[in-house]
Amino acid sequence: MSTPAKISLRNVHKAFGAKKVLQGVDLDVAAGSSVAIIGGSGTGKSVTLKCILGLLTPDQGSIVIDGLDMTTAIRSDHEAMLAKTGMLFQGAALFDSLSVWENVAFGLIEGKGMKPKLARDLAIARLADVGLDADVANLSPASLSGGMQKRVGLARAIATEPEILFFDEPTTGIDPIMGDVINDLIVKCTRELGASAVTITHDMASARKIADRVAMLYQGKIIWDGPVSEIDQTDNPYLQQFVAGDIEGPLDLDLKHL
Ligand SMILES: Nc1ncnc2c1ncn2[C@@H]1O[C@H](COP(=O)(O)OP(=O)(O)OP(=O)(O)O)[C@@H](O)[C@H]1O
Repeated sequence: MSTPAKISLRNVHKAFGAKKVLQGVDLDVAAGSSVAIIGGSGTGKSVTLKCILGLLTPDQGSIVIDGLDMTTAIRSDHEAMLAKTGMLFQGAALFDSLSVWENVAFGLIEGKGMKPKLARDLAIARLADVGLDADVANLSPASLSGGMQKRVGLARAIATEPEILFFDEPTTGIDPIMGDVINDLIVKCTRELGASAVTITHDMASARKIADRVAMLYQGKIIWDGPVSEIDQTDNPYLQQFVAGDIEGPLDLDLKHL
C-alpha cells in the first residue's frame, strides 16, 4: 500500500463572483517531497496556496493535510496544522518593529512559549544556517538588503522545525545570483528538516532546483504533474511552451490581463 500524501487536494474549486479561478485542482504532496506549482500570472497559484493555508475557503473540494480535511476542520485543528508549518512569504514580510532575531524567534516565543533567551540562541543558530552572522541579530530588517531579508525570512520559516514548508515566489525581487543562493538554502533547509514543501513560482530555474515534482496550473486545473527530470521530455504543449518561455503556443496568454 502506498503512503498517504502529506497534503492532498481533490477537486478544489474557487471563484470570485463570476471569475472561476480554480476549477477542480487535484494535487498530492508526498511526505518529505518538494512540489513546485508553476503557471503564468493570474493562473491561481496564490489562490491555491491561500486555500491550503486556510486563508481562503474553497467553494468545493477537499484539502487533506495529515489525514484531516482542512475545509471542514475545527479551529483548533487548523491552528495545529499552522503550528507545524513554516512559510517564506514573497518579499519576506518581516516585522520592521522587531529586530532580526526577534523576527526569527517570533514563532518560538509566541507560538511555542519559549523563553526569550533560549529563543534568541536558537534564532542565531538558524541565522547561521542561512549564512548570516550573529552581528545582524540586533539590526532592523529594514536595514538589510533584499537578499538578506529573504534569508531572515527563511530562518524564520524553519525556526520551529516545521514538518511542512511553503515558499511563495522565493526568488521574486532579488537578482538571479542571490536567487540561486536562496534556492540552494531552501533545498538544504528542507532536506535537513525532512519537511514536505510546496513552492509557488513562475521561475523555472527555481522550480528545477527546489522541487522533486512540478505541477502546472492552467485554466483552473493542474494540467501536468510529474518529476522535474521529465519536464524537458514532455510532449505536453502547454508545459513545453511555459518551460521554453515562448510567446507563441497554446497557452492563452491574454496580454490584456498581464
Ligand atoms: N480576493 C480576491 N478577490 C477577487 N479576485 C481575486 C482575489 N484573489 C485573487 N483573485 C483573482 O484570482 C486570479 C488568480 O490570482 P492569483 O493571485 O492566485 O494568481 P497567481 O497565479 O498567483 O499570479 P501571479 O504569478 O501574478 O502572482 C486573478 O485573476 C486574481 O485577480
